[in-house]
Amino acid sequence: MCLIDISEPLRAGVAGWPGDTPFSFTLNWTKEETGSVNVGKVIFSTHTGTHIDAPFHFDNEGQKVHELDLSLYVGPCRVIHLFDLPSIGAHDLAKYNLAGVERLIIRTDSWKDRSVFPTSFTYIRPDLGSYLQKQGIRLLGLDVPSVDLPDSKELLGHHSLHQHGVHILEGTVLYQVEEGDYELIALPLPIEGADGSLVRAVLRKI
Ligand SMILES: Nc1ccccc1C(=O)C[C@H](N)C(=O)O
Ligand SMILES: [Zn+2]
Ligand SMILES: [Zn+2]
Repeated sequence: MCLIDISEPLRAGVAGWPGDTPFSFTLNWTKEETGSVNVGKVIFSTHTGTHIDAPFHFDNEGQKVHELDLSLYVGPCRVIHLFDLPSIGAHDLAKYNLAGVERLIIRTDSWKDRSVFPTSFTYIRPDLGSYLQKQGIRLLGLDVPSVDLPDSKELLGHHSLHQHGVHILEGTVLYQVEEGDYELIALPLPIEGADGSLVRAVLRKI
């Protein structure tokens, strides 16, 4: 069984959203202290590294993480390459036959240095949501920290996807991933009430 890990390693200093909670893992208790076991403690923003957005992230009425349909995050998935475009809209996908695809991951390679938060990256144009819905796509994954640019307040990309029933996976690591069909597993943690969750995302070639 050959799994391709497309998750960002979680360590102190992992590039996070500017101003958001820095990731930390510490040993809260050592084996010497407890006499039996090491016990860790993690602190993280729900949007650290490779993560999914629940609609509640950008819509107060939207679903929270524990309300999401897990079948979104497990199953067949198409990976395509669209390198170095400033943005992606319906026009950019017209050349692909996405019939039968429910989960689409786009490798943009637009986040060049994963050790720092990017100043710009490929974002999603507002006409993409309805196009993906027409193709039957329910999950869109990208190798960038957001589907909208960091200074956006309207979040047109997020809302366009959400209005058309397309869920969002952000921050995947795809440098080694070729175009093709895979099985995706990227399950959120069952954090009640949450707006997003880290995931361990893997692909398996099919
Ligand atoms: N942590 C944040 C703090 C403030 C504003 C945005 C973020 C995000 O993480 C955005 C994001 N990853 C997104 O879902 O587009
Ligand atoms: Zn997010
Ligand atoms: Zn997002």
